[in-house]
Amino acid sequence: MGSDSPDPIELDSLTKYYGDVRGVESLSFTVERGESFGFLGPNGAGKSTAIRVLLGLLKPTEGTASLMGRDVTDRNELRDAKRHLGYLPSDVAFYDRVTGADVLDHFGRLRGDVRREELLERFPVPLDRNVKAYSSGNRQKLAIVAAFMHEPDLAIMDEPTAGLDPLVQNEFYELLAERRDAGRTSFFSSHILSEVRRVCDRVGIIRNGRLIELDTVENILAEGGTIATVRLAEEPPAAALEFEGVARVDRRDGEYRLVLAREFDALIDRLHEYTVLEMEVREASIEDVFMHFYGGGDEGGADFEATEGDTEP
Ligand SMILES: Nc1ncnc2c1ncn2[C@@H]1O[C@H](COP(=O)(O)OP(=O)(O)OP(=O)(O)O)[C@@H](O)[C@H]1O
Repeated sequence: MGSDSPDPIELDSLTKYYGDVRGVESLSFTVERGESFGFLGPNGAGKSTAIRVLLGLLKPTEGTASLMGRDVTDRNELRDAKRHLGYLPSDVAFYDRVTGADVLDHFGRLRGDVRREELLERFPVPLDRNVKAYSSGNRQKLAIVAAFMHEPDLAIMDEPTAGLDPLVQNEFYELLAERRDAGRTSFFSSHILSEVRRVCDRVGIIRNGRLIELDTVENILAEGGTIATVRLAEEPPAAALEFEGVARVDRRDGEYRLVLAREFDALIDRLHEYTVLEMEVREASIEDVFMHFYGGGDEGGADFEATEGDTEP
């Protein structure tokens, strides 16, 4: 693509208030072409608000939002942008009195459907049945086919895998991987850390309506350091284990949990003073690292959904 092609998503000082209630505040970031971008944050952080502004469903209080260079507050520009957009909402709702085939015909007429048959094979649904009779998983699969069958340059997804069974989830990750290989852009909100690690190149973390981190998953994990858990015969005060290279010490149930910079020689030296009963050293997991951004907010604690994969080093 030429360097003059506009960024798929650009938010500039975007602010949205619902009356006195803050949705998002001074949100600025750009999603680049070909990126898989994860939009993370605790409940109520403002993710859906930002997504709804991007889709033209809410008007910004201040600032601007654009999709592929088109201003989303301009009706004509928004219509133009939407031809290249696939949207997957978190709560999929269709008009009740139509069949799955009707839904796909409708979107196919609007935007095209080059991948319809192939996607239906991968995400099969009872096409002839009324969508009212669909299970929530089938509704979600139909929404996936509808969102991706025109091979959109940009996909915006609000917690796309919530409610999908593991096999369908895997197929969906495959689809996202294909998009990435083809240089297409994906933007999605998520609470599932294994998914973020597997799928995202870069993440933006928002808390209380503001962006608090924007980096590659790789960099964020690299800065997470090493976690050492030690059980000692003695019980020194936690402060005794605070030395250079230790970012943090927590003491719980007779164990000390230390967040260290990569090197842990200093820890080994220090532990010579004690009797070590047990010790485990591992790379920080994505959960260890991301919880740091979530903790201590005035809107409650962590709400990430942990899966088995998240706890691996
Ligand atoms: N229609 C509305 N009217 C008033 N306040 C709203 C409305 N929609 C959202 N809010 C408020 O805006 C803030 C951001 O909410 P938003 O739904 O964007 O968060 P979120 O990050 O998507 O949360 P979740 O992870 O729970 O979906 C919250 O304080 C919420 O209560």
